[in-house]
Amino acid sequence: MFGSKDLGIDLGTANTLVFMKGKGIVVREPSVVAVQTNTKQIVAVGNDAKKMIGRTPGNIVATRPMKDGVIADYETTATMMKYYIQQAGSKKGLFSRNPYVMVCVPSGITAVEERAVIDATRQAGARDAFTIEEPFAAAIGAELPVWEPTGSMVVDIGGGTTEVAIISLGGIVTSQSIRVAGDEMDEAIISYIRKKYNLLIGDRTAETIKMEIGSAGEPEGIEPMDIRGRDLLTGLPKTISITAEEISTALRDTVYAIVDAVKFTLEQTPPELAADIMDRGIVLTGGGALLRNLDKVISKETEMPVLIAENPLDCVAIGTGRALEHIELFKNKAKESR
Ligand SMILES: Nc1ncnc2c1ncn2[C@@H]1O[C@H](COP(=O)(O)OP(=O)(O)OP(=O)(O)O)[C@@H](O)[C@H]1O
Repeated sequence: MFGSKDLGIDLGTANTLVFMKGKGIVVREPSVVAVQTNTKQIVAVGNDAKKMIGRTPGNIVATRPMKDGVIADYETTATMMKYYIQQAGSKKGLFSRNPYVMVCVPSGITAVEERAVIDATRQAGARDAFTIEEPFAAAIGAELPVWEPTGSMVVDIGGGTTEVAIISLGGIVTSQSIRVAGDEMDEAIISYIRKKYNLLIGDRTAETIKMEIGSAGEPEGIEPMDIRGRDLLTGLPKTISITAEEISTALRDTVYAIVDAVKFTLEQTPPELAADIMDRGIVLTGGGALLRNLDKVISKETEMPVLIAENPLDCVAIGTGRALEHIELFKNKAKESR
């Protein structure tokens, strides 16, 4: 039934990745679409659209159709997925038939939100669509022994959501999904700089600051960074220098919201599985796992070993694609939601 052109899609708040069976990741683009407001025509998708954020004239808007891990704008999400499915098809030779598509969803998703993902995927051209919970996909992608009778713990920190899960024997034993992740870190930086310096910076600048000098806990040996924004008092552009210590202070609440979710999940974990996790360690995936020192802070607060997966940004997409090999486990769920 399932063929080599079937796809796994990590439909993320920040990035969309498409995995093709046997080929690996064939599309990796930001989840951004630029639309002409009067005609509703798509002007750009992905990287080209991301460059336009905060730089569009009045008649074009560059938006992210996903928010907090779920679909915020249905039509635009379907259009974006269609574009990426076609892109995957054209890169690897046109599909001889429409592909079956497995899409990841946050574990805390409502039935209505999940239904929207399945419908949008079908509308985007899938022959049929199936869903997999994001932390489970992340654990498969991080090569954790998810099918074995042993406990694995994964913390997937994306753009919109942080998913924490304990997995054993092919199922999620306990999990928590919080709508606090990379985007919230960017917002915390914007808010800190506005309050302290009366300087307004854009989303992309905030994300760059986070990646370049952002740190959980005490940063060491990181040079200050010059940043540009608009002075709220004079209305004019202004450059200031900001230190890593200041950004660490700005990120503190977000970091500790993630730490609390990890601690809460550990408290719900049956003792045998907790012992397995103690041996193997907690595995971090998602782009947020790359925040400097986050692994160290989680390890210190939980007194558990913490590891960052090899390619944290790719784990969910790889796991979503690999799950196609176990499609019989996901098939019924998709049928139920029809
Ligand atoms: N080096 C880095 N340091 C800190 N954050 C980073 C780094 N690289 C990427 N990120 C952040 O990771 C997030 C994107 O991660 P990812 O692609 O895993 O999320 P997503 O799958 O799109 O989101 P979600 O899983 O919430 O739907 C963004 O917020 C981005 O700013």
